[in-house]
Amino acid sequence: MNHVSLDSVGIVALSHDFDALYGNNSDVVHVLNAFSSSTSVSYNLVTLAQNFPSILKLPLPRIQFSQKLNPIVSKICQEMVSRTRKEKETGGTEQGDRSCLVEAEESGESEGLTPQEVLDQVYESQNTPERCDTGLRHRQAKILLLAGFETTAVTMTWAYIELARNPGIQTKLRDECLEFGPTPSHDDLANKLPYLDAVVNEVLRLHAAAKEIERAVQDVIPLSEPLRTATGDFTESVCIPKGTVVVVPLAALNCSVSMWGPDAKTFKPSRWLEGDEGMHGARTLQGYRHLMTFGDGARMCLGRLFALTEFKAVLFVLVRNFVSEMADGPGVPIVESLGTVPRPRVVGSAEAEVCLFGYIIPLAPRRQFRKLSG
Ligand code: HEM
Repeated sequence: MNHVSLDSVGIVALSHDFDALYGNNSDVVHVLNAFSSSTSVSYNLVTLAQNFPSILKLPLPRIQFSQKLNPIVSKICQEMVSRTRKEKETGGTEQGDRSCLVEAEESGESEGLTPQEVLDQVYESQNTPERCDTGLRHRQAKILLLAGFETTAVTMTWAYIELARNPGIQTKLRDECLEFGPTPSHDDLANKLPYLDAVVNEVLRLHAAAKEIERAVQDVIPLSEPLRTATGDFTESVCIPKGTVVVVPLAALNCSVSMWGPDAKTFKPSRWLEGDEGMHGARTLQGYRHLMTFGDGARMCLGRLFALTEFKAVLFVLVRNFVSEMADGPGVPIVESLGTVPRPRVVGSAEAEVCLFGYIIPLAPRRQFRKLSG
Protein backbone atom coordinates (compact mmCIF):
# COMPACT_ATOMS: atom_id res chain seq x y z
CA MET A 1 0.00 0.00 0.00
CA ASN A 2 2.85 2.39 0.68
CA HIS A 3 4.08 1.93 -2.91
CA VAL A 4 0.63 2.83 -4.32
CA SER A 5 0.50 5.88 -2.10
CA LEU A 6 4.03 7.04 -2.86
CA ASP A 7 3.56 6.80 -6.63
CA SER A 8 0.22 8.67 -6.47
CA VAL A 9 1.47 11.61 -4.45
CA GLY A 10 4.69 11.69 -6.47
CA ILE A 11 2.91 11.93 -9.80
CA VAL A 12 0.31 14.49 -8.73
CA ALA A 13 2.38 16.77 -6.53
CA LEU A 14 5.77 16.42 -8.19
CA SER A 15 5.06 15.08 -11.68
CA HIS A 16 7.59 12.48 -10.64
CA ASP A 17 6.95 8.75 -10.94
CA PHE A 18 8.89 6.94 -8.24
CA ASP A 19 8.08 3.63 -9.98
CA ALA A 20 7.65 2.06 -6.56
CA LEU A 21 4.79 -0.10 -7.89
CA TYR A 22 7.19 -1.61 -10.38
CA GLY A 23 9.62 -2.65 -7.70
CA ASN A 24 11.93 0.34 -7.90
CA ASN A 25 13.19 0.42 -4.34
CA SER A 26 14.62 3.88 -4.74
CA ASP A 27 16.35 5.73 -1.93
CA VAL A 28 13.10 7.62 -1.31
CA VAL A 29 11.17 4.38 -0.75
CA HIS A 30 13.85 3.09 1.58
CA VAL A 31 14.20 6.28 3.57
CA LEU A 32 10.47 6.92 3.88
CA ASN A 33 9.90 3.37 5.05
CA ALA A 34 12.60 3.65 7.64
CA PHE A 35 11.38 7.07 8.72
CA SER A 36 7.77 5.99 8.98
CA SER A 37 8.30 2.73 10.79
CA SER A 38 9.93 4.61 13.59
CA THR A 39 9.75 3.31 17.12
CA SER A 40 8.51 4.91 20.29
CA VAL A 41 11.93 6.49 20.81
CA SER A 42 11.73 8.31 17.52
CA TYR A 43 8.09 9.28 18.08
CA ASN A 44 9.04 10.91 21.34
CA LEU A 45 11.92 12.63 19.59
CA VAL A 46 9.50 14.72 17.55
CA THR A 47 7.87 15.98 20.73
CA LEU A 48 11.16 16.48 22.56
CA ALA A 49 12.72 18.36 19.65
CA GLN A 50 9.98 20.97 19.81
CA ASN A 51 11.26 22.02 23.23
CA PHE A 52 14.91 21.00 22.95
CA PRO A 53 15.94 21.57 19.31
CA SER A 54 19.57 20.70 20.05
CA ILE A 55 18.47 17.05 20.21
CA LEU A 56 18.37 17.19 16.42
CA LYS A 57 22.16 17.47 16.42
CA LEU A 58 22.60 14.06 18.10
CA PRO A 59 23.76 11.20 15.84
CA LEU A 60 20.56 9.16 16.34
CA PRO A 61 19.35 6.78 13.59
CA ARG A 62 16.09 8.60 12.90
CA ILE A 63 17.80 11.95 12.65
CA GLN A 64 20.33 10.45 10.26
CA PHE A 65 17.47 9.06 8.14
CA SER A 66 15.84 12.48 8.04
CA GLN A 67 19.11 14.03 7.00
CA LYS A 68 19.47 11.43 4.26
CA LEU A 69 15.96 12.06 2.96
CA ASN A 70 16.41 15.80 2.67
CA PRO A 71 19.02 15.95 -0.14
CA ILE A 72 17.36 13.10 -2.05
CA VAL A 73 13.98 14.83 -2.20
CA SER A 74 15.64 18.21 -2.79
CA LYS A 75 17.41 16.76 -5.81
CA ILE A 76 14.17 15.36 -7.26
CA CYS A 77 12.42 18.69 -6.73
CA GLN A 78 15.22 20.69 -8.25
CA GLU A 79 15.14 18.42 -11.31
CA MET A 80 11.38 18.81 -11.51
CA VAL A 81 11.47 22.59 -11.29
CA SER A 82 14.24 22.82 -13.91
CA ARG A 83 12.43 20.43 -16.22
CA THR A 84 9.17 22.31 -16.01
CA ARG A 85 10.85 25.69 -16.52
CA LYS A 86 12.61 24.35 -19.58
CA GLU A 87 9.36 22.96 -20.95
CA LYS A 88 7.67 26.28 -20.32
CA GLU A 89 10.41 28.11 -22.21
CA THR A 90 10.16 25.78 -25.17
CA GLY A 91 6.34 25.54 -24.94
CA GLY A 92 6.73 21.76 -24.72
CA THR A 93 4.28 20.81 -21.97
CA GLU A 94 0.52 20.78 -21.83
CA GLN A 95 -0.91 22.56 -18.80
CA GLY A 96 -2.45 19.34 -17.49
CA ASP A 97 0.87 17.53 -17.42
CA ARG A 98 2.47 19.88 -14.95
CA SER A 99 2.60 19.22 -11.27
CA CYS A 100 0.26 21.25 -9.09
CA LEU A 101 3.19 22.64 -7.13
CA VAL A 102 4.92 23.95 -10.22
CA GLU A 103 1.63 25.50 -11.30
CA ALA A 104 1.67 27.28 -7.95
CA GLU A 105 5.17 28.52 -8.61
CA GLU A 106 4.08 29.97 -11.93
CA SER A 107 0.91 31.62 -10.73
CA GLY A 108 2.41 35.12 -10.39
CA GLU A 109 5.02 37.11 -8.55
CA SER A 110 2.97 37.87 -5.44
CA GLU A 111 0.85 34.73 -5.07
CA GLY A 112 3.20 32.15 -6.60
CA LEU A 113 5.89 30.17 -4.85
CA THR A 114 9.61 30.55 -5.13
CA PRO A 115 11.56 27.39 -6.04
CA GLN A 116 12.64 27.11 -2.40
CA GLU A 117 9.00 27.29 -1.30
CA VAL A 118 8.03 24.64 -3.84
CA LEU A 119 10.71 22.49 -2.30
CA ASP A 120 9.41 23.25 1.15
CA GLN A 121 5.91 22.04 0.20
CA VAL A 122 7.42 18.68 -0.52
CA TYR A 123 9.82 18.24 2.28
CA GLU A 124 10.57 20.52 5.18
CA SER A 125 14.15 21.43 4.46
CA GLN A 126 16.54 23.00 6.93
CA ASN A 127 16.02 26.35 5.18
CA THR A 128 12.27 26.27 5.64
CA PRO A 129 11.01 29.35 7.45
CA GLU A 130 8.57 28.76 10.30
CA ARG A 131 5.91 30.92 8.66
CA CYS A 132 5.64 32.39 5.19
CA ASP A 133 3.84 35.52 4.14
CA THR A 134 1.49 35.18 1.15
CA GLY A 135 -1.05 32.72 -0.28
CA LEU A 136 0.06 29.18 0.36
CA ARG A 137 2.97 30.69 2.26
CA HIS A 138 0.65 31.43 5.18
CA ARG A 139 0.82 27.79 6.05
CA GLN A 140 3.61 26.03 7.84
CA ALA A 141 6.13 24.34 5.64
CA LYS A 142 4.54 21.20 4.28
CA ILE A 143 5.87 17.72 4.32
CA LEU A 144 3.84 16.61 1.33
CA LEU A 145 5.62 13.34 0.85
CA LEU A 146 5.10 12.33 4.46
CA ALA A 147 1.63 13.90 4.76
CA GLY A 148 0.45 12.24 1.58
CA PHE A 149 2.36 9.00 1.68
CA GLU A 150 2.22 7.35 5.08
CA THR A 151 -1.26 8.55 6.09
CA THR A 152 -2.92 7.09 3.02
CA ALA A 153 -0.79 3.93 2.98
CA VAL A 154 -1.55 3.09 6.61
CA THR A 155 -5.27 3.83 6.15
CA MET A 156 -5.48 1.58 3.10
CA THR A 157 -3.70 -1.19 5.00
CA TRP A 158 -6.28 -0.94 7.77
CA ALA A 159 -9.02 -1.19 5.14
CA TYR A 160 -7.60 -4.50 4.03
CA ILE A 161 -7.24 -5.74 7.58
CA GLU A 162 -10.88 -4.86 8.31
CA LEU A 163 -12.09 -6.52 5.10
CA ALA A 164 -10.09 -9.64 5.90
CA ARG A 165 -11.55 -9.68 9.41
CA ASN A 166 -15.09 -9.18 8.09
CA PRO A 167 -15.63 -11.46 5.09
CA GLY A 168 -19.34 -10.58 4.87
CA ILE A 169 -18.55 -6.89 4.45
CA GLN A 170 -15.86 -7.72 1.94
CA THR A 171 -18.30 -9.75 -0.15
CA LYS A 172 -20.94 -7.02 -0.04
CA LEU A 173 -18.39 -4.44 -1.15
CA ARG A 174 -17.16 -6.70 -3.95
CA ASP A 175 -20.73 -7.25 -5.15
CA GLU A 176 -21.31 -3.49 -5.42
CA CYS A 177 -18.03 -2.90 -7.24
CA LEU A 178 -18.52 -5.82 -9.65
CA GLU A 179 -22.07 -4.73 -10.42
CA PHE A 180 -20.95 -1.17 -11.12
CA GLY A 181 -18.60 -2.04 -13.98
CA PRO A 182 -14.85 -1.75 -14.40
CA THR A 183 -14.15 1.96 -14.89
CA PRO A 184 -15.78 4.39 -12.44
CA SER A 185 -15.13 8.09 -13.02
CA HIS A 186 -14.05 10.46 -10.27
CA ASP A 187 -17.69 11.47 -9.84
CA ASP A 188 -18.79 7.82 -9.67
CA LEU A 189 -16.26 7.13 -6.92
CA ALA A 190 -17.44 10.17 -5.01
CA ASN A 191 -21.21 9.70 -5.35
CA LYS A 192 -22.36 6.48 -6.95
CA LEU A 193 -20.86 3.69 -4.88
CA PRO A 194 -22.58 4.04 -1.49
CA TYR A 195 -21.17 0.91 0.13
CA LEU A 196 -17.62 1.73 -0.98
CA ASP A 197 -18.16 5.19 0.52
CA ALA A 198 -19.46 3.61 3.74
CA VAL A 199 -16.49 1.23 4.04
CA VAL A 200 -13.98 4.02 3.40
CA ASN A 201 -15.63 6.33 5.94
CA GLU A 202 -15.73 3.58 8.53
CA VAL A 203 -12.02 2.81 8.06
CA LEU A 204 -11.24 6.53 8.35
CA ARG A 205 -13.35 6.69 11.52
CA LEU A 206 -11.81 3.73 13.34
CA HIS A 207 -8.25 4.15 12.11
CA ALA A 208 -7.42 7.85 12.01
CA ALA A 209 -3.84 8.09 10.77
CA ALA A 210 -3.16 11.14 12.93
CA LYS A 211 -4.22 10.32 16.49
CA GLU A 212 -4.17 13.90 17.69
CA ILE A 213 -3.20 17.41 16.70
CA GLU A 214 -1.96 20.26 18.82
CA ARG A 215 -3.08 23.86 18.74
CA ALA A 216 -1.83 26.90 20.59
CA VAL A 217 -5.01 28.78 21.36
CA GLN A 218 -6.42 31.62 23.36
CA ASP A 219 -10.14 31.22 23.61
CA VAL A 220 -13.21 30.54 25.65
CA ILE A 221 -14.26 26.98 24.85
CA PRO A 222 -17.88 25.96 25.51
CA LEU A 223 -18.34 22.59 27.25
CA SER A 224 -20.86 19.95 26.17
CA GLU A 225 -21.71 19.30 29.85
CA PRO A 226 -21.29 21.66 32.85
CA LEU A 227 -18.09 21.05 34.83
CA ARG A 228 -17.69 21.47 38.61
CA THR A 229 -14.72 23.72 39.43
CA ALA A 230 -12.43 23.56 42.50
CA THR A 231 -14.68 26.07 44.26
CA GLY A 232 -17.71 23.82 43.78
CA ASP A 233 -19.32 26.08 41.21
CA PHE A 234 -20.39 24.82 37.82
CA THR A 235 -19.08 26.30 34.61
CA GLU A 236 -20.27 25.86 31.03
CA SER A 237 -17.08 27.07 29.41
CA VAL A 238 -13.34 27.00 29.95
CA CYS A 239 -11.05 29.98 29.45
CA ILE A 240 -7.78 29.01 27.76
CA PRO A 241 -4.92 31.45 28.52
CA LYS A 242 -2.80 32.70 25.63
CA GLY A 243 -0.02 30.35 24.58
CA THR A 244 -1.61 27.19 26.01
CA VAL A 245 -1.14 24.16 23.79
CA VAL A 246 -4.34 22.15 23.51
CA VAL A 247 -4.32 18.57 22.23
CA VAL A 248 -7.30 17.66 20.05
CA PRO A 249 -7.80 13.88 20.35
CA LEU A 250 -8.92 13.12 16.77
CA ALA A 251 -8.93 9.32 17.09
CA ALA A 252 -10.68 9.32 20.47
CA LEU A 253 -13.44 11.61 19.18
CA ASN A 254 -13.95 9.29 16.20
CA CYS A 255 -14.51 6.33 18.54
CA SER A 256 -16.31 8.06 21.38
CA VAL A 257 -19.46 6.25 22.56
CA SER A 258 -21.16 9.56 23.30
CA MET A 259 -20.49 10.64 19.73
CA TRP A 260 -21.08 7.42 17.80
CA GLY A 261 -23.32 5.32 20.03
CA PRO A 262 -22.79 2.06 21.94
CA ASP A 263 -21.19 0.30 18.96
CA ALA A 264 -18.71 3.13 18.42
CA LYS A 265 -15.73 0.78 18.56
CA THR A 266 -17.15 -1.74 16.09
CA PHE A 267 -16.32 -1.74 12.39
CA LYS A 268 -19.80 -1.20 10.99
CA PRO A 269 -19.97 0.46 7.55
CA SER A 270 -23.76 0.21 7.52
CA ARG A 271 -23.95 3.10 10.04
CA TRP A 272 -23.11 5.39 7.11
CA LEU A 273 -26.21 4.24 5.25
CA GLU A 274 -28.56 5.08 8.12
CA GLY A 275 -28.52 8.84 7.51
CA ASP A 276 -28.38 11.02 10.60
CA GLU A 277 -29.68 8.14 12.74
CA GLY A 278 -26.28 6.42 12.66
CA MET A 279 -24.42 9.59 13.61
CA HIS A 280 -25.69 10.06 17.21
CA GLY A 281 -23.80 12.94 18.92
CA ALA A 282 -21.28 13.10 16.07
CA ARG A 283 -23.81 15.23 14.21
CA THR A 284 -22.52 18.13 16.29
CA LEU A 285 -18.99 17.67 14.95
CA GLN A 286 -17.96 19.25 11.71
CA GLY A 287 -14.84 17.88 10.02
CA TYR A 288 -15.20 15.70 6.97
CA ARG A 289 -18.56 13.86 7.30
CA HIS A 290 -18.49 14.44 11.10
CA LEU A 291 -15.10 12.71 11.28
CA MET A 292 -12.05 14.33 12.84
CA THR A 293 -9.65 12.20 10.78
CA PHE A 294 -8.62 15.09 8.53
CA GLY A 295 -8.80 17.69 11.30
CA ASP A 296 -11.14 20.62 10.98
CA GLY A 297 -11.18 24.35 10.33
CA ALA A 298 -8.56 26.45 8.61
CA ARG A 299 -5.83 23.85 8.88
CA MET A 300 -7.91 20.90 7.76
CA CYS A 301 -6.03 18.39 5.57
CA LEU A 302 -5.41 19.92 2.15
CA GLY A 303 -5.06 16.53 0.52
CA ARG A 304 -8.30 14.96 1.77
CA LEU A 305 -10.13 14.85 -1.54
CA PHE A 306 -7.07 13.49 -3.25
CA ALA A 307 -6.65 10.90 -0.48
CA LEU A 308 -10.32 9.86 -0.66
CA THR A 309 -10.25 9.42 -4.43
CA GLU A 310 -7.00 7.48 -4.30
CA PHE A 311 -8.29 5.32 -1.45
CA LYS A 312 -11.57 4.52 -3.20
CA ALA A 313 -9.95 3.86 -6.58
CA VAL A 314 -7.40 1.44 -5.10
CA LEU A 315 -9.99 -0.34 -2.97
CA PHE A 316 -12.39 -0.59 -5.93
CA VAL A 317 -9.81 -2.27 -8.16
CA LEU A 318 -8.39 -4.57 -5.49
CA VAL A 319 -11.70 -5.74 -4.09
CA ARG A 320 -13.03 -6.50 -7.56
CA ASN A 321 -10.06 -8.72 -8.30
CA PHE A 322 -8.80 -10.21 -5.08
CA VAL A 323 -10.04 -11.81 -1.90
CA SER A 324 -8.08 -10.87 1.19
CA GLU A 325 -7.74 -13.20 4.14
CA MET A 326 -5.78 -13.06 7.34
CA ALA A 327 -2.83 -15.41 7.09
CA ASP A 328 -3.17 -16.48 10.72
CA GLY A 329 -6.94 -16.46 10.90
CA PRO A 330 -9.39 -13.58 11.26
CA GLY A 331 -8.83 -13.33 15.02
CA VAL A 332 -5.10 -12.59 15.00
CA PRO A 333 -4.62 -9.61 17.34
CA ILE A 334 -3.28 -6.51 15.65
CA VAL A 335 -2.20 -3.36 17.41
CA GLU A 336 -0.90 -0.01 16.34
CA SER A 337 2.82 0.46 16.64
CA LEU A 338 4.11 3.73 18.02
CA GLY A 339 5.33 6.02 15.30
CA THR A 340 4.68 9.26 13.49
CA VAL A 341 1.73 7.55 11.80
CA PRO A 342 1.16 4.28 13.71
CA ARG A 343 1.36 1.23 11.45
CA PRO A 344 -0.53 -1.98 12.18
CA ARG A 345 1.51 -4.68 13.88
CA VAL A 346 0.64 -8.27 14.73
CA VAL A 347 0.87 -8.70 18.51
CA GLY A 348 4.08 -10.48 19.44
CA SER A 349 5.80 -9.88 16.12
CA ALA A 350 9.34 -8.59 16.05
CA GLU A 351 9.70 -4.85 15.81
CA ALA A 352 11.31 -5.08 12.36
CA GLU A 353 8.13 -6.56 10.95
CA VAL A 354 6.45 -3.21 11.33
CA CYS A 355 8.41 -2.18 8.28
CA LEU A 356 6.84 -4.96 6.25
CA PHE A 357 3.24 -3.92 6.63
CA GLY A 358 1.34 -4.47 3.47
CA TYR A 359 3.55 -7.42 2.59
CA ILE A 360 3.38 -9.88 5.43
CA ILE A 361 1.29 -8.07 8.02
CA PRO A 362 -1.24 -9.39 8.43
CA LEU A 363 -1.39 -11.26 5.16
CA ALA A 364 1.26 -13.83 4.31
CA PRO A 365 2.93 -13.20 0.95
CA ARG A 366 1.79 -16.29 -0.92
CA ARG A 367 -1.64 -16.43 0.58
CA GLN A 368 -2.06 -12.71 0.60
CA PHE A 369 -4.39 -12.51 -2.38
CA ARG A 370 -6.39 -15.15 -4.18
CA LYS A 371 -7.27 -14.01 -7.72
CA LEU A 372 -10.96 -14.30 -8.42
CA SER A 373 -11.89 -16.18 -11.52
CA GLY A 374 -13.91 -14.32 -14.16
C1 HEM B 1 -5.96 9.18 4.75
C2 HEM B 1 -5.13 10.11 4.40
C3 HEM B 1 -4.86 11.39 5.17
C4 HEM B 1 -5.16 11.73 6.44
C5 HEM B 1 -5.87 10.88 7.50
C6 HEM B 1 -4.67 13.08 6.66
C7 HEM B 1 -4.81 13.77 7.85
C8 HEM B 1 -4.36 15.06 8.04
C9 HEM B 1 -4.49 15.80 9.28
C10 HEM B 1 -5.14 15.29 10.56
C11 HEM B 1 -3.95 17.01 9.09
C12 HEM B 1 -3.81 18.13 10.13
C13 HEM B 1 -5.05 18.98 10.08
C14 HEM B 1 -5.00 20.03 11.14
O1 HEM B 1 -3.92 20.38 11.63
O2 HEM B 1 -6.08 20.52 11.49
C15 HEM B 1 -3.45 17.06 7.73
C16 HEM B 1 -2.83 18.15 7.17
C17 HEM B 1 -2.33 18.15 5.88
N1 HEM B 1 -2.44 17.16 4.95
FE1 HEM B 1 -3.35 15.39 5.18
N2 HEM B 1 -4.09 13.52 5.52
C18 HEM B 1 -4.18 12.53 4.57
C19 HEM B 1 -3.74 12.57 3.26
C20 HEM B 1 -3.09 13.63 2.69
C21 HEM B 1 -2.62 13.68 1.33
C22 HEM B 1 -2.78 12.54 0.31
C23 HEM B 1 -2.02 14.89 1.16
C24 HEM B 1 -1.36 15.48 -0.06
C25 HEM B 1 -1.29 14.93 -1.23
C26 HEM B 1 -2.13 15.62 2.41
C27 HEM B 1 -1.66 16.89 2.62
C28 HEM B 1 -1.81 17.58 3.79
C29 HEM B 1 -1.27 18.91 4.00
C30 HEM B 1 -0.50 19.73 2.99
C31 HEM B 1 -1.61 19.28 5.30
C32 HEM B 1 -1.28 20.58 6.03
C33 HEM B 1 -2.46 21.52 5.95
C34 HEM B 1 -2.16 22.84 6.67
O3 HEM B 1 -1.32 22.85 7.57
O4 HEM B 1 -2.76 23.82 6.33
N3 HEM B 1 -2.80 14.82 3.32
N4 HEM B 1 -3.73 15.86 7.12
